[in-house]
Amino acid sequence: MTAVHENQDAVTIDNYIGGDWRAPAAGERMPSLNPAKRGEVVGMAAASDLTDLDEAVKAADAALRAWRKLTGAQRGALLFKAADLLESRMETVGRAMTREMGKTLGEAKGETARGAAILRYYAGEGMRPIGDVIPSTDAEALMFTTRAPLGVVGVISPWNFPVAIPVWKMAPALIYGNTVVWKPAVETAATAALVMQCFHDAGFSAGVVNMVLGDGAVIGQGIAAHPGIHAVTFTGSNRVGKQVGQAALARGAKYQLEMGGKNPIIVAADADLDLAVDATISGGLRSTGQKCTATSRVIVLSGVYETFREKLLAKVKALRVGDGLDAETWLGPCASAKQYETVMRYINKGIEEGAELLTGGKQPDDPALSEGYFVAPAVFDKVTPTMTIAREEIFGPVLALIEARDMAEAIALANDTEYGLSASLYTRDLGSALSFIQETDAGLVRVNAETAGVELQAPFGGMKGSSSHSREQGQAAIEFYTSVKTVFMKP
Ligand SMILES: NC(=O)C1=CN([C@@H]2O[C@H](COP(=O)(O)OP(=O)(O)OC[C@H]3O[C@@H](n4cnc5c(N)ncnc54)[C@H](O)[C@@H]3O)[C@@H](O)[C@H]2O)C=CC1
Ligand SMILES: O=C(O)CCC(=O)C(=O)O
Repeated sequence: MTAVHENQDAVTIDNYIGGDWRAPAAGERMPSLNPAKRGEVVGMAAASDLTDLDEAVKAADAALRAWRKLTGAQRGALLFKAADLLESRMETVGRAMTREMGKTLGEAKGETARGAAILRYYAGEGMRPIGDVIPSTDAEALMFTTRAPLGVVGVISPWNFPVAIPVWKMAPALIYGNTVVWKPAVETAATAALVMQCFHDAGFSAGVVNMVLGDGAVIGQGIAAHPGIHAVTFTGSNRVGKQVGQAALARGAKYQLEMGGKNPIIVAADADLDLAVDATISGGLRSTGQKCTATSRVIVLSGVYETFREKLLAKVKALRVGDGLDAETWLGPCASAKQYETVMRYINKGIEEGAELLTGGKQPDDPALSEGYFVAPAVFDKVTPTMTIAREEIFGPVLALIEARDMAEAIALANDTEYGLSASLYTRDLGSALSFIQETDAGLVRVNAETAGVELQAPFGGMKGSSSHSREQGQAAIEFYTSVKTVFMKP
């Protein structure tokens, strides 16, 4: 059994295969580090190889028959138990998450509670209809649809929502009768082990859920290419997502990709500017901007541009940056050295290309923060649509202000991106709201609400380069995790 105790030295985080915690076959380990305290090792995670992955796939395959034969209610009962356990361990899970990837403890605990709610939602799915009766042209026949599980589902998840994302993939996979091999991001391996422990303690049979830790290029790619894995669900970067999709397609496996965003908020001339400022800050800077739904481009109509900019600046400058475990902190560090370097590279690129950095964009002055990957939240002015910071996903605390002459230009600017995940508009005008809803190329369209924050019972996914055009969460999940069977029966 793996435990994560924050007062101990780095914990050892093993794989979970066939109902047991197992050290990786080759004995290799990789560290999960605290981004708020450079050098603090939270855990030493299994650096697995393909032998470990094969074991997990075998275990998942062996468990499949008995698992799919259970009723939805029986599978649901186990998900309800896992939900209760996760909820009761919210403090421990939240603290591990904050220590591993930096988001504030409040956000981390909130995400853990969301994980429990997602488990309960899908537990209930076990009792809901899975098919339709369709009138046949043959008077003697009964024609209906039912659904079959896909088999073994590979789950590849990132570090930015280390509980919610894997749970919203594993819970529907399980309730519809699939078994799971999960590869979490190593950056949040200790958090992942705590989630896995909830499944173990809930009493899932050996092999129904498995976790294999390791390098993405080895275990992630191994899942995408493994002939024993029938479907792969991925959240992460566009570069890796495309590789995963291609590997799955090449062997005829089903796949689902949820990738980046370059999400705009439009602030109309008639908007409530205070609410729009709050939404820009919350959507753009919570979790240090490390959400695929984070607000990145702030498109403001000319009439209110200066007023909005000054209100935004005043509030951004007042945000408190610090260790997410500190109750006073509003904004934690970037999740890793790699994220920090990426964010700083984009900030420098913005300056080089002629945008004006109004605030932030560097390590905060507080010497107490010199040991972490902290970046004071950055606001750029005079950003043009062709600049790199207006085009590429940054995944950090960086807001780019872009001025638009009118709503038509604002919507055109909002759509001028290869991504299409989330888009928001602040306005009091019904006509502007309706045009925006109709003309915006985004999977999530938000009026007088921030770009981030999705509800577990609603479909989630993007248009254009943001996804594989499928949707996760809510009732939409059944489309990925099952295959439809059309049944025609005659006496
Ligand atoms: N859509 C989202 O929510 C996320 C987007 N990103 C974006 O990606 C950028 C890079 O972040 P990373 O953590 O490096 O993302 P990533 O795409 O490398 O990692 C996501 C998951 O894929 C795995 N992975 C890595 N290489 C793989 C491969 N060759 N085959 C299969 N799986 C592989 C990772 O181990 C992790 O579990 C971020 O700056 C951000 O722009 C990152 C995390 C989440
Ligand atoms: O905005 C949210 O709550 C979800 C964001 C998300 O799915 C992501 O960043 O990958």
